[in-house]
Formats: sequence, C-alpha cells, structure tokens
Amino acid sequence: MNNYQEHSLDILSTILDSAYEGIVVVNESAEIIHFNDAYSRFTGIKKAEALGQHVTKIIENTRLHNVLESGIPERGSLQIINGQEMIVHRIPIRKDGRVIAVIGMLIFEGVSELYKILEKHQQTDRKSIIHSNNLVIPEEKRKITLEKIIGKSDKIAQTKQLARKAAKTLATVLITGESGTGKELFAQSIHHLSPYCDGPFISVNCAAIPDHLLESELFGYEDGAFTGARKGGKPGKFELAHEGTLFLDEIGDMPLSMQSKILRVLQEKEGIRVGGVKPYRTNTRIITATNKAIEQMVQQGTFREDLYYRLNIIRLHIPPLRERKEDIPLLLSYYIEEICQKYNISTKQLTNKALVQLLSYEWPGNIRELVNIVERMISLVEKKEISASDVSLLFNQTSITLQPSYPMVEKLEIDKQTSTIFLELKAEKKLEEREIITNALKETNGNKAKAARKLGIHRSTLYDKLKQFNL
Ligand SMILES: Nc1ncnc2c1ncn2[C@@H]1O[C@H](COP(=O)(O)OP(=O)(O)OP(=O)(O)O)[C@@H](O)[C@H]1O
Repeated sequence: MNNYQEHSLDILSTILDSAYEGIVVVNESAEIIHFNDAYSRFTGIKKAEALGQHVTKIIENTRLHNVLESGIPERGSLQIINGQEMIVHRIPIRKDGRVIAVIGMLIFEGVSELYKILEKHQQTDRKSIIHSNNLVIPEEKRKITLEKIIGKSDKIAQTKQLARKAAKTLATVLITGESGTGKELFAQSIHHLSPYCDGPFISVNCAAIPDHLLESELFGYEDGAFTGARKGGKPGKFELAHEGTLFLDEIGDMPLSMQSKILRVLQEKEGIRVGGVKPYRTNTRIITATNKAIEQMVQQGTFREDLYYRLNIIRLHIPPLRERKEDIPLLLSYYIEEICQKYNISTKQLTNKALVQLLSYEWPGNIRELVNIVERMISLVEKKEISASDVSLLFNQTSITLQPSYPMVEKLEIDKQTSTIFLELKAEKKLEEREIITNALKETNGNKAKAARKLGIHRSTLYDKLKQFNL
C-alpha cells in the first residue's frame, strides 16, 4: 500500500469514528472490518473484540450477512438491539458487479426524517410489528378514531366536531395544516367514522412518488404496459380503495398533468389502468391533505381551480401546536406513558420546570416533533424524573432554542396539575403583554395608531387588547 492509500484509509477511519450513527462494515466473508466508536458505545462491545469476527457473533439480530448474499439494500428496517427497536440501513457495496462488502448503519436520531421512516414502516407492515410484550397489535387498537386524537383546546375540539360531521357525509374533505399536525390521523378518523368504514383506507403520499410513476400507482397498469411492468399488471390505488377511502396526502405536490386525471375520476367515477382500454368503476371517498398554501397555488396556476373546488367541499384546518399550547401537557403525558410502555420501563415524570420549558417552545414540527422529543427524552434520561436541565441538554444537542423566563414552581405530576400551571403561564403572559402595550402608548403619547404601528399589530387588534386589559 502506498502513502496516499494509507493516508486515505486513515481519513476514512476518522470519518467513520466521528459519525454520530453507529457504522459497521463487513467484508465478503461477513467478517467485521470497521466498527466505529458510536457502535461500540451503544453495544458496549470493544472495537478490538469486534474486528475480524463473523458479524453474527457480535451483532444481535443482524442481517448484514443476508444482504451480502442477496445484494439487496435494506433501508429503514427495524432491528432489536439491546432490547431497543432501532432503525437500521444495510447497504451492499459492489465492485465489478460483485458484492464485496456491506455497510450497516444504526440510527440513533435524525428526528423527523427517521421518524417518518418508522411511521412508514409501521403503516406498510403493521401486521409484523410486535409490541415489547410480544403481542401483535389487535385490529381495534389500530383503528384510529377521533377519541385517539389528543387535545382539549377549543381549537382542536372544534376541528374534531367538524371532522365528525364530515365523516357522516360522502363529500370530499381537504385537510390543511402544517407538517406533523395530525392531518393523516384526522383522515383515518373520518374514514373509521364514515359509511365506508368497512372498506379499506388507502393512503398515498403524492410527494413521495416520482411523477412518472404516479399514474400507474394511482390508476394501476396492464400486463406489458411498460418495461419492467409486473406480469399480470397491477391494480391502482383507486381500484384498491373501492368502497373505501383514498387519502391523497401532499396533494399540492401533484403535477398538473395528473391533476386533470384525478378530476376525471372524481367526475366520472371511472378510472383506466396505464396501457388499458376498459375503464373500471371506482366508488371511493376522497380525502386530500396539504401543508401548502393551496389557494395561492390556484391563483398562481400551479393547482387546477376546478379540481380545488371539487376537493374542497369540506375544509378541515388543523391548527399548529403553538396555537393550542394547552394541548401540550396532555400530549406529553400521553406519549411519555406510551413510549415508556413500549420500552417496558416504568413511567417517567417531567418536573414542573421541565414542563414549563417545553410549554415555552414553539414546536415548528408540531406533534411529530413532540413525539420525537419525548422518545429521545425517554431513551436518554435514565432517572425517573426528567428535569429542566435534561430538556435543555436535549434541545442544545439538536440546536433548537428554548425560550427562557417563565415562572417556576416545584415538581408536579403533569396529568393532574398542568391546567393550573397553564393558567399561571397565561396570566404571566398577559401581564407582560399589558406592560408592553402600556409602554407603547406612553412612548407615542397615547396615539393609538402610532402605538399599533410600533407594536406591529393592526389597529383593531390594539383596540381589542385595550378593552381586554381595561386600559
Ligand atoms: N392530536 C394528536 N394526538 C395524538 N397524536 C397525534 C395527534 N396529532 C398528531 N399525532 C401524531 O403525530 C404524528 C404526525 O401526525 P400525522 O402524520 O397525522 O401528521 P401530518 O399532518 O399528516 O404530517 P405531514 O404533513 O408531515 O404528513 C403521528 O405520529 C401522529 O400519531
């Protein structure tokens, strides 16, 4: 080996060791040739012990040797290591057409993207998901209804009420809201409460399918429709969702050419497979969702107006979590319990200070982000109680900024006393707001128009606030 090659190998080892993910590489004989520091820390196995060993001797439930044989990459799989469900990627490395090594990556975090993989995995392969107590999740438990949507705020209560009404009709429903607010959860609830509840619920993420495959995914294809087409053809989602619900997620990402095809099915209740001539009937309830400003897209001509009107018969907007902060304690409490159960550990509690910190955060990733944070708190904090410094540490690691300065009270059990603390927070916020408004009025010598401009709010909002604060 020359100097240059040796130097490159050194660099490679350093890179592997500084990676946050656990990385292991096996050679053609399934012997471990790289075992990075992160993997070693997580498994507690020393690098020297692992190197040169057959991978099955070192890593629990590994499939790297299988991937070596099959040459088929496995991404986003679940693997139980040290009693925990971990997300792993297994990627074969080829040279001259031969698999010469396989890289295994163990993902500890990666927040939303990885959680999405996990969710996708759970949705497509729910039957094979085993609970920590080794029971397959029963059918009724998997059925999502509005009762499973957590939240007691007025905003969420109103949204649930509208969803309940929508479920009774067969009208199309357009669900809008930021990412992670629960649009899919609402879509599933509507399905389970609707006249189509005995039929299938088929979900398609329009943004995840490449444009050229979207038509065959949605409408199916006939035998020999294109190179690589499956023998005997394949039914599309409209056929599969017959007498059920088709949920088209991220509809704002659908190309214009497909939009006209969707419009046709909605109007004619018939679809045609790619390469086919005979139309099939499809009696399907359509629910769509988007986190894009769809009205703006209509104005800009990137979303068909006629389709928009067809889809927007009932509109359900899911408010972001920051607009319904009173739901945060309930969600935290629910997910702490659920995740502790999943890991088979006794329930942990948040100290009051920790809860206050979490309440002051804006949650841009909404409930999906909250679930991630809870999962990370549970896995990283070993004590029974999660403190404010644990929360700060966790947020610092993810470069998320918490807002400080809320009144602190001693420890509390979140499900019992959160409403009180929330009221305290509200009162504190109001006092702050009142003071800011009084100062603005002082500085502008009582000129309300100027004060509103200074505060960056509309004049009518200022009048409302003045009334509210008796100013
Ligand atoms: N009100 C809620 N109660 C309990 N869990 C919720 C609630 N809302 C959302 N979740 C959970 O948050 C995660 C994200 O929800 P969901 O996938 O429905 O969001 P979404 O708005 O469809 O996201 P995206 O726009 O990114 O597709 C899921 O794990 C879901 O179970």
